Amino acid sequence: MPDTRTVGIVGARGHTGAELIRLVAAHPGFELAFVSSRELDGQPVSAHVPEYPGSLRYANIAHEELGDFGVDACVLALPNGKSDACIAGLGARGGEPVIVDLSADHRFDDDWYYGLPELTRDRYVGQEHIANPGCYASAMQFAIAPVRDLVEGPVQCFGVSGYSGAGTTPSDRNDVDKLRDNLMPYALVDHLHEREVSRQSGLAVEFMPHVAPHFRGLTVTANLHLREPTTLDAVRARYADRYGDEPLLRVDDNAPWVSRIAGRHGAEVGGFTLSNDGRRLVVVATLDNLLKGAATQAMQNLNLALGFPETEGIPVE
Ligand SMILES: NC(=O)C1=CN([C@@H]2O[C@H](COP(=O)(O)OP(=O)(O)OC[C@H]3O[C@@H](n4cnc5c(N)ncnc54)[C@H](OP(=O)(O)O)[C@@H]3O)[C@@H](O)[C@H]2O)C=CC1
Ligand SMILES: CC(=O)N[C@@H](CCC(=O)OP(=O)(O)O)C(=O)O
Repeated sequence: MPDTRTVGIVGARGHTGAELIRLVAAHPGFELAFVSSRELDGQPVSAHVPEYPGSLRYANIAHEELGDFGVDACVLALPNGKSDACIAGLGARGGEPVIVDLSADHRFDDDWYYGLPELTRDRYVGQEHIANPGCYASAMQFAIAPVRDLVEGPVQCFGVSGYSGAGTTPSDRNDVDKLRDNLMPYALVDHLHEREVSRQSGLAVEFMPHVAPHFRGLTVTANLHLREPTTLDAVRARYADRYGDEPLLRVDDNAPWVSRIAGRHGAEVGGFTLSNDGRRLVVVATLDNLLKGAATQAMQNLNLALGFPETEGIPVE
């Protein structure tokens, strides 16, 4: 096991930031070095994240001062468009920390490793800059990957997320009054995760997201047209082969339910349904957007980059 490594979190007030604090604090080989937030500057972390046992306080740290901490790794949990100033700051004193960016800023950047561990870990060759995938994008890729080579034509994905997916900046998509008894469609073409999955899978993906009144957890139903007829047994065998040894992925014949995934670290894939002609397959994938869709995935990526076993510090059920 490597020595203790120091980790900082930028954007620690947010939904994903809070999950990261819990995970980093509980990791046997990580020490939380700083947690930045403008709004919570000076407040004890334990007042907002009761599971955190230490005395660290949030700090409003200017991006250009991030390098002063000399951390081994830093997770950026900021809105899109903010990462470059942080990256410059982290490198300002000559340090080269591992950077895991939760935003979409570098998911299309070939100089960054795209860290969806179950599907891309064989491409990890020591990169220090890691783009964490989008939450829906992770679920869509888990649904598609085992049959990717059988798919013909565009893939349609219907997605429903809890409103924590929309972050803490007020909008219709996290307004509990507007969401009550409601299902809110948005970004029905050209969602960023549509482009992300299309790029990663090499398939045309048509994604239709919705936000629902629950807080956390998302579900994606993928409609896959196949080149040739197949059977349910063949489909089941592919998913079992691909994910059977993955501690954070569970395959089940029954369609997974979003209500059962909230607060859990893995993803579930199942509900395999085939048309009578054997050429249209429907697959459902669920995950907690704040965990496997963000913070848990970031922990897997940190473990990989810092030399720990990939699921170290992650409660695997
Ligand atoms: N929520 C989710 O399900 C998922 C989110 N992501 C991505 O992770 C990132 C964080 O998401 P989430 O935690 O939901 O977001 P939140 O809105 O909950 O939190 C955003 C954080 O960024 C800080 N922040 C906001 N604006 C700025 C700014 N202009 N400059 C510096 N800091 C700022 C806020 O703290 P303060 O204002 O106190 O400084 C806060 O800590 C985003 O890029 C998001 O797209 C990825 C996967 C899933
Ligand atoms: C419900 C909701 O609004 N969800 C967000 C997904 C959050 C996320 O993963 O977005 P990034 O790609 O920016 O990291 C959305 O659709 O934009």
